[in-house]
Amino acid sequence: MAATEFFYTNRPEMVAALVEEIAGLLNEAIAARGQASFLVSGGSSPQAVYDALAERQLDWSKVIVALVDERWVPSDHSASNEDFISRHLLRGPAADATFLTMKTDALNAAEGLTECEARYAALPSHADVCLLGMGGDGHTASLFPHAEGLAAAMAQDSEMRCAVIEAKPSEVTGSHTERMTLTRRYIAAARKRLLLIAGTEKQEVYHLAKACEDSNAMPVSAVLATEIDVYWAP
Ligand SMILES: O=C(O)[C@H](O)[C@@H](O)[C@H](O)[C@H](O)COP(=O)(O)O
Repeated sequence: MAATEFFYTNRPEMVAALVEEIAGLLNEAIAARGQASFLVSGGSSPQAVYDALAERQLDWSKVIVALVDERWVPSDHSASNEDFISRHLLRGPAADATFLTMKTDALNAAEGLTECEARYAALPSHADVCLLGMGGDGHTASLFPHAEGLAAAMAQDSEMRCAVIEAKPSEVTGSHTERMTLTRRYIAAARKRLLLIAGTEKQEVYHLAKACEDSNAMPVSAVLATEIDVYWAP
C-alpha cells in the first residue's frame, strides 16, 4: 500500500481540489450508509479547507465530525482544536453536523481517556474520511516522536480508538505536550486517509518519512505505509 501524491503549484488550487474530494467522499458515505464520519486535524494547514468546506451544501445533519487529536487545554483556549474546528468548520451549513470532541472535565488526559473513548464509540469501526496534517518532526495527529504513551497509541492490535500522549517538549509541540489522539489503528481503519502538507520544508520531511522504517522516530511513516492521498503545495 502506498501514498498517492496530488502535488499542486499553488495552495488555492490544492485547497479547492481537497475540498472537492472531501465533499464527494462525505456525499458518497451519506448515500451509501445514511451517514458520514469525518475525522479532522487541527493545526494551521487545514484552515482554508475547513473554511471552504463549511459553505458546501451537504446534508451536514448526517455528518459526524470528530477530532483527530486535542491539546489538553480548555475549549476556550487559543490552542484548542475544538475551538479551531468550531470556528472554521462548524458554521454556516456545516453547523448542523454532530461534533465529537476529546477534552473532558478531567484534570488530565489520562483521567479523561475513559470518557473520551466512550464518546468515540459513537463512530463506526471504519470512519469515512480522516484528514491528517504532519509536523516538521514527522508527527501526525498527536503521535509525536518518542513520546510517552506512543507505544500504546501505535500498537497495531489496539482495540482503543483514543490514546493519551505526553510529547517531548519541542519547537513543534510548544507548551502543549499533554495530548489526546486517535490511535494509529483507528486512523488506519478509516476508509480514506488524506494528508495535507504545505511548503518545501514539509515536502522534505515527507520524503524522509516515506523512507523511514522507524515509526517511533517519525510516526507519520506508519500512516504513509497505508493507502493515503497526499496533498501538497509550496
Ligand atoms: O493538534 C495539532 O497540532 C494537529 O492535529 C497536528 O497533528 C497538526 O496536523 C500538525 O502539527 C501540522 O500542523 P500545521 O498544519 O499547523 O503545520
